[in-house]
Amino acid sequence: MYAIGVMSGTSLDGLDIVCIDLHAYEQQQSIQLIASKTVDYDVTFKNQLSEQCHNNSATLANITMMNAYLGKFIGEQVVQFLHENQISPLKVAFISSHGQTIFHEPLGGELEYEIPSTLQIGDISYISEVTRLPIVGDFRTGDMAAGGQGAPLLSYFDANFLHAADVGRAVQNIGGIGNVTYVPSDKQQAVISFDTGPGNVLIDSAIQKLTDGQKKFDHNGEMASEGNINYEAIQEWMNHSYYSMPLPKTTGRELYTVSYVNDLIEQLNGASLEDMLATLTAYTVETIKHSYEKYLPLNQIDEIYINGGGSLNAFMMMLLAQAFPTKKVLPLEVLGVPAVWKEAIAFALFGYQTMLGLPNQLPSATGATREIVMGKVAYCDGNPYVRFEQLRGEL
Ligand SMILES: Nc1ncnc2c1ncn2[C@@H]1O[C@H](COP(=O)(O)OP(=O)(O)OP(=O)(O)O)[C@@H](O)[C@H]1O
Ligand SMILES: CC(=O)N[C@H]1[C@@H]2OC[C@@H](O2)[C@@H](O)[C@@H]1O[C@H](C)C(=O)O
Repeated sequence: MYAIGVMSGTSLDGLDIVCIDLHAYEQQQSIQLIASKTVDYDVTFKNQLSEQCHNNSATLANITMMNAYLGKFIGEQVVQFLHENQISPLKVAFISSHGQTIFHEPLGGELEYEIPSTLQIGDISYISEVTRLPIVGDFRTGDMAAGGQGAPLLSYFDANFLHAADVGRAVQNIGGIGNVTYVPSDKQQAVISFDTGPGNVLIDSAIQKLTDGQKKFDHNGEMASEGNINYEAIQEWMNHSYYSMPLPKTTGRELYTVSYVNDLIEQLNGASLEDMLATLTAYTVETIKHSYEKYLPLNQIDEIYINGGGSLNAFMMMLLAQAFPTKKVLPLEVLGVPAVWKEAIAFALFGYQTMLGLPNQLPSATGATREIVMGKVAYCDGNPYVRFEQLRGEL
């Protein structure tokens, strides 16, 4: 019996698809990755998705159509993935899909209807219609409805799979946005998790703008490593209100917009592309350092594990090691967790909990008032729970 996990993150680079063995998970609580794949978005598709993430370019019609289209696209990609890996759909218990976050407002506004809300598109009925399989999706809204910020959800995965009895660990994701989970060695202590600020979003936006789209990201941090860092500018940028907000807190592209990046670039007027990238990379690392010093018991953290695309940026990894000279700063891979697939695997497991009716979020991390079962289920061809139990019975 297999589960498929599908993730499309804030960097909008593509769709991660994994297949995990639920048999191994049920029997030994171990995660066995059967197959994995990233489907890169082409430029047009990425731009269409990106347009829906910004107030000045999104339209009601396009959000609605992209919601349906992304669902259909995800379905088609999963069908192809199963075919390529010779995985029979009959053995797939469900597909669990995060969708694409296009708007995330964890605090709400002043008017009565402006309550905390979040929207992930990629409609699960379309995925079900294409794959003819049960789909679990729409996780974040459940946590938000229960008073949480709908993120960071990976804190639940980190707390359960990355705990160590003898050392305190911080798990730092550097995707589009950055987030951390502090996993104390003492299980009685609360897990703390929040978004630290930008991940690769500033670097990506800057390099795309300054190279007219020729480069999508700073491969291995090579360009930044040749530049000089403007520490004065970074100190000024650290006055941004997000860095002093109380926990719980989460953020997104709503804060780190293209116009915010343009403004930073303008402030570095006259600097070379290398200098700009070096400064934006160092700024990103500074937000992480500041976050740990302000919100985490730093003296109880022995090891810092980095995952997400940022772990492949050698320059950023070097700056992180310098920022925490007394800690071990390592890519998550060393713990045997395939860092690139972590999010898709986690959503596959969240879907499993949903199917069983078990809680799958961590209130201490998201700020929810209670443990809840996140996720909604769509299945166009019958009763998803009966099908699930039948497959489990065949184990
Ligand atoms: N070899 C590399 N060198 C430098 N940076 C890289 C490399 N590979 C990926 N990246 C960066 O990582 C980003 C993608 O990271 P990732 O896939 O973890 O983000 P995501 O899952 O979309 O975001 P989030 O976790 O915020 O939802 C790319 O946009 C790029 O900036
Ligand atoms: C609203 C939303 O999609 N948030 C993402 C984003 O990307 C990183 C960071 O901001 C994190 O809070 C979250 O994703 C990860 C998977 C999480 O919920 O743990």
